[in-house]
Amino acid sequence: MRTVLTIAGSDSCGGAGIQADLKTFSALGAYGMSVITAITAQNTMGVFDVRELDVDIIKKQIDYLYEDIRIDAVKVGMVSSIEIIDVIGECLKKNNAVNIVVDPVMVSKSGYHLLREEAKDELFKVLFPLAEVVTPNLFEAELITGAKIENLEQMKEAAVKIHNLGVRKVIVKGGHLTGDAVDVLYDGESFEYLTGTRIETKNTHGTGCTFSSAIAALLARGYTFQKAARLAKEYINGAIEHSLEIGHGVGPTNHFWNLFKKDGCINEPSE
Ligand SMILES: Nc1ncnc2c1ncn2[C@@H]1O[C@H](COP(=O)(O)OP(=O)(O)OP(=O)(O)O)[C@@H](O)[C@H]1O
Ligand SMILES: Cc1ncc(CO)c(N)n1
Repeated sequence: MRTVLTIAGSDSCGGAGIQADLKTFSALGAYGMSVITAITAQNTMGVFDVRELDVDIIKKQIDYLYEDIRIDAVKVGMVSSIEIIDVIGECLKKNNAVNIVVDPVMVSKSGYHLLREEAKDELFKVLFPLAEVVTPNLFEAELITGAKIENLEQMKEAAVKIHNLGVRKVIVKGGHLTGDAVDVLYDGESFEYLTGTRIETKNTHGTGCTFSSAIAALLARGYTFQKAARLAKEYINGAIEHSLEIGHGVGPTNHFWNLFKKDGCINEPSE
C-alpha cells in the first residue's frame, strides 16, 4: 500500500487539519501517517486557542518515520512559527522527501491566525522550493503576491508570480471567489482550470486541507500530477456536495462520500 504523511496541526473538531488529512488518505486508498505541529482548540464556530509543539518532538516524529518507512508523498499544512518551518525544511531535505504538497495555511475560515506574521516569509523561502505543488486560496495568494485577486485573470497572474518564487507547480483555489468554484493550475508552461459548480452550503470547514491531502494521496498512488489534481477536485467536490450538518457553525465536509455506495462496497476513486 502506498503511504502518505501529513505534517500539520490538529483540529479538535475533526473537519480540518491532521484529522481531515488522515480521513482523506484513507478514503483515497493510501496509508496515512501524521506529524503534529500544533494542537488547536476549535469547533465549527471557530479556533479558540493553539499550542505549538516543541521543535525537538516535531523533528523526532519526522526522522523516526523516515528511518523506518518508505513515504510516497507528504502534505504540509499548518506550520505556525519560523522554528517549526525550519526544522520541517531540514528534515524533508535530509530525508529526500518526494511528492511534497504545501498548503500555505495562514488564517482559518473563522479568522484566527494559524501562521505567525513573522513566519510568512520563512514559509515561502524554506518550504515552497521543496514543494511539487503549492495550493494557496485567494486570500493566501493575495498575501504571497501583494496583489488583489477578484477574477480568473488575476488568479492566473498570481499563479505565475508564485511560480516565479521558485515553486514548481501552483494551484490558486477559487473557493472564495463568487460564481463557480474554479481553481487555476499553473505548471510553469501552461494553465489548466479545475472546474466545479459552486455548491450552496455553509458546511465547508476544512475544504483546503482536504483538497491538498487528496492531491498528496493520489500522487502517492502513482497518478501523474495533472491527473491527481483533477481527481482531487472531483473528490473535494463530492465531499462538499455531501457535507455534514455537524455543530452549530461551519460544518465539515464528508470525507467518506466516495466509499459508502448503496452496496456498501469500497470503490476506487473514479477516473
Ligand atoms: N461552495 C463550494 N462549492 C464547490 N467547491 C468549493 C466550494 N468552496 C470551496 N470549493 C473548492 O474547495 C477547494 C478548497 O478551496 P478553498 O478556497 O475553500 O480552500 P481554503 O480556503 O484553503 O479552505 P480552508 O478553509 O480549509 O482553509 C477548491 O477546489 C475550491 O474550489
Ligand atoms: C489545524 C488546522 N489546520 C488548518 C485549518 C484550515 O483553515 C484549520 N482550521 N485548522
